[in-house]
Amino acid sequence: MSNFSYKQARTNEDSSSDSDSPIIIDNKLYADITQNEPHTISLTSFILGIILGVFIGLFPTLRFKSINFYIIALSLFHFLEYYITAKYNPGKVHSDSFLLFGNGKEYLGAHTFALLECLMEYAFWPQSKRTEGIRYYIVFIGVILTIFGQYIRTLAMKTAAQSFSHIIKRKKENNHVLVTYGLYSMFRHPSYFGFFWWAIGLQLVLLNPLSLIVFTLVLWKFFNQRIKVEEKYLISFFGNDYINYKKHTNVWIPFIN
Ligand SMILES: C[S@@+](CC[C@H](N)C(=O)[O-])C[C@H]1O[C@@H](n2cnc3c(N)ncnc32)[C@H](O)[C@@H]1O
Repeated sequence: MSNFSYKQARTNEDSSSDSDSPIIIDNKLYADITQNEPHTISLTSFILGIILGVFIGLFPTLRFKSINFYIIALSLFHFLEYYITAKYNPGKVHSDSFLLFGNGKEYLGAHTFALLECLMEYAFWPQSKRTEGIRYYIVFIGVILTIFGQYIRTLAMKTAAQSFSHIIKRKKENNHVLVTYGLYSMFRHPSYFGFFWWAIGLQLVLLNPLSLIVFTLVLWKFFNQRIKVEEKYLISFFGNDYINYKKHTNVWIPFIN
């Protein structure tokens, strides 16, 4: 006979995107199906898979391959946000874990702006998108930053596991532990570090001067503010342990201590 328990109480005031209603059967944690309706999850994954496949398929035919790389990186990123949460943090997985539409209009707007900038410059100033000379090295650095950023982001989510949540926790949960090991011993906010460099890498790949400046400024401001708020709560949860941890680690996003 299976041992079934359903923790219904929502434990944080703004948990609309973090399920926090895990189902435990035989001591194994399962995602809350009411927050992960199978038709939504399968359709979203199917569409992301199609986009990924089409742009991998178009790689040999398109002249300016940076667009392919951009779309492939985007679809992979959004798939991994859900997949890694579902695998390592099933108690918090939610259809919004794809970070697609719940991520705000600004996020979708920023990527649309970047793609439009790239296409306009390609149309009116094609030589600015030719991957020759210095531009070859810029694209190369962009590819490395994107892959590195994605790797760090994914590994951070796996390492923090149940302590990770897409929304900043304002109340401490029983299973929230202070993570100071693995990547977190080298970076204080590795998933933000990964995201920051991933997004900048993508603008370098597109050879987008305008979006590079906009993404850098907007993301820097966003993470600078978010880290301040997040750390205020982390100090209230873990006290001196967090203060000491903070003293010995860096964020590695320029000018954020
Ligand atoms: C989106 S996750 C980001 C985690 C971390 N800032 C990072 O960039 O890897 C936000 C949640 O992680 C939690 N968190 C951040 N750093 C943590 C740590 N070192 N140990 C445990 N929880 C942490 C916060 O309480 C917050 O609810």
